[in-house]
Amino acid sequence: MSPSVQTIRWGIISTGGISTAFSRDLLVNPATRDANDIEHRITAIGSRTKESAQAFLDKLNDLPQDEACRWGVDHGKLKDCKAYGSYQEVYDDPNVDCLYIGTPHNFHYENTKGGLQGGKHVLCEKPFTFDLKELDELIALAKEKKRFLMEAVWTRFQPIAYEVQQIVHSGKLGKVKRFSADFSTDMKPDNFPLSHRIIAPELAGGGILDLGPYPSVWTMMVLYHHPDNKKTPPKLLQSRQTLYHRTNVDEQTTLTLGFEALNVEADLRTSFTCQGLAGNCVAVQCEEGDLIIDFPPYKPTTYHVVPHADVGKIKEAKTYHAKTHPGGAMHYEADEVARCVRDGKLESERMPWEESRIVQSWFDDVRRAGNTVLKDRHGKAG
Ligand SMILES: NC(=O)C1=CN([C@@H]2O[C@H](COP(=O)(O)OP(=O)(O)OC[C@H]3O[C@@H](n4cnc5c(N)ncnc54)[C@H](OP(=O)(O)O)[C@@H]3O)[C@@H](O)[C@H]2O)C=CC1
Ligand SMILES: O=C1OC[C@@H](O)[C@H](O)[C@H]1O
Repeated sequence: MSPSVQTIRWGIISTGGISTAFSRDLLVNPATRDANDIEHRITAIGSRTKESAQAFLDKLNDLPQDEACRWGVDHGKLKDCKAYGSYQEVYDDPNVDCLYIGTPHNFHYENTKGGLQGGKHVLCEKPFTFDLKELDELIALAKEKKRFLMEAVWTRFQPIAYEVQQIVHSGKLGKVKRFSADFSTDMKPDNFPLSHRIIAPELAGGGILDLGPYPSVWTMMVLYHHPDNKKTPPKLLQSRQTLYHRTNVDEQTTLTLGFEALNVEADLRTSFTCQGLAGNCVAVQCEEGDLIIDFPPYKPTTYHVVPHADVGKIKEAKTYHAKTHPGGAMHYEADEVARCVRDGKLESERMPWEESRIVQSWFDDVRRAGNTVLKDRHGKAG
């Protein structure tokens, strides 16, 4: 290993679905995506029970030979990994540099706080926190402890995100006129137990917090970062939520944001009972043509540039398949963390705190304007 390679020793907090996906991606050979300056190791797994942590670790050690993530097992990236029956032991482990937090939404604040207080850098799953007050407290703590902190909005780091931004921001489709982004997926929640994190109010369930980060990330990348917008936060013009009949969290949410500098309105939608359109989860409608992204918004691979008839220089519709690399695409955000830590940064320029704050404030405002069971709930900050 060359001395210029940055090694990050990860502690994984919780053993659920996304912790599994993220851990597998840490074990993919970074060279397969030309990330030759990065090494990821997993040195600790924390769970509410030791059995679950050990089972998680055993499963990683047993990854099938034909999967890209097997590389890490065979190359010692899991060597000496500890399985702990608590999260605190991971916060305290001196062999951990950075935590990955994959717990339900309501725990993000306390897990991130615990990690920062233990001197760890933290990558926390979306939505960063339950409300802005929690987030602001965590940002202050990261500054005080001089530790890196980032919301794990993995879509931002995928090659397609840079490609789409480049096309729209280059102006080759003309001015943006209208924008919509949707993450709707029929989860058939009536089959869930009431304790399921998507529908349980006590776990800060509901569509806006779970699915909302994805229409939001495309809005931020395409419109907020548009050169003509000059990073002006949009105004929330309206929002509406409908209730999921069993638990009164939001089943469907729609919101409209006004980007005054662009003279563009953005419509954002989420639903966990209605399937989103396969061929259209993000539509950027411009003067001379549209850029349409296929479902799913969290990891799309295909987009289309469709010119309007007889205007502009682009004459033919074209479909693009974005570059992909072996693994599940969560490794891009992990590489960002490693590079930021190497460079002594506390926040990422690609996923800065201020942008998490802007999106979190939409979620707060939408919740307060709605009528879900979480309407008047506050987070745990203060
Ligand atoms: N980036 C992405 O694409 C995705 C992100 N997510 C995000 O990841 C987070 C977790 O989602 P997901 O992995 O699907 O959730 P899971 O329910 O699969 O896992 C959550 C884990 O959190 C731990 N946990 C701690 N306290 C509780 C509790 N009271 N009830 C349930 N679990 C608890 C458990 O681990 P243990 O028992 O080991 O302590 C559990 O396995 C959420 O923030 C979600 O928004 C989810 C899916 C995709
Ligand atoms: O982040 C996510 O992306 C995929 C969804 O199915 C999941 O509920 C959500 O948490």
